Amino acid sequence: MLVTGIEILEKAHKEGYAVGAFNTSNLEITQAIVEAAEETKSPVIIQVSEGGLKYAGIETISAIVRTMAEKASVPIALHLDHGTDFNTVMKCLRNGWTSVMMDASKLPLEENIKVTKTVVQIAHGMGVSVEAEIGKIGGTEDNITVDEREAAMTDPEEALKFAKETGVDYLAIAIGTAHGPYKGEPKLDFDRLKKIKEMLNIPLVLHGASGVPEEAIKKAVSLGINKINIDTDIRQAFARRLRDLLEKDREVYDPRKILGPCKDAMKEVIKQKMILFGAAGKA
Ligand SMILES: O=C(COP(=O)(O)O)N(O)CCCCO
Ligand code: NA
Ligand SMILES: [Zn+2]
Repeated sequence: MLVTGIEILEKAHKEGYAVGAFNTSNLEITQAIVEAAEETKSPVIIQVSEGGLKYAGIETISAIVRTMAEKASVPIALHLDHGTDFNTVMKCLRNGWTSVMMDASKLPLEENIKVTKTVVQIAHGMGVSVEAEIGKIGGTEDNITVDEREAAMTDPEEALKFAKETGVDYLAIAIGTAHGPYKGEPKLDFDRLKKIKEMLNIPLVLHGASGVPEEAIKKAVSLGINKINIDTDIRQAFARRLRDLLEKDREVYDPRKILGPCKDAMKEVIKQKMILFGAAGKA
């Protein structure tokens, strides 16, 4: 069934597990996520980035996700990932999103607070929950130095002020992860996470979780992470299976015979994440 993000994350926060938030931009990725959730009986957040909206079309990807979510036997939220443009957030609200991220993390704190507070008021008026970001979760391609990454990490005092003044439902924090594949191993600042959770006591979000070792994921969940964003690992599972399939079969030409197995490969990766995060069986 289609539900709001906070309905899924409030329970995860109370019971101490995390829910996967997986990016989609087409039919097959959406199928992989929904089938993985059904087979592991996990609640799940299906999210679309601004790039995904452009690729699929906002009405089209909304129709695909909402139709499959409404038919599913597990709770599913439709979430806007990294909504940096206010009008895009508004368009998603109009197109049936049940959770939105207003990502104004690149703005100075006061401006981030101002725009996030406005989005919270509008979204809550429509029964939709809101994620925001404090601190900077860059991409691994950003060639920033280690102490610059340190400086970009979320300050607990700022996070508390931000959560209180905006009324945001869940908060993405920067504790050492980055979008995209890692070159080395990411070092997560668990003390910082623990402090933020104790001070804010709301669901927290980990971005850039592809490529983070399983032990680090488990520790982050034990310390209060409740939404975990995964995109790169799914993309890589798709590409691996596609290359392997086409190398082995030079004759195949039916998209269903090519995309179907790729969907299954993505589904297996997603199922493992749901089990690792502790969401399996929680639906
Ligand atoms: O935090 C994440 C997931 O990051 P990743 O899967 O790259 O570790 N996302 O918000 C997904 C979109 C970012 C580009 O992949
Ligand atoms: Na990553
Ligand atoms: Zn992200």
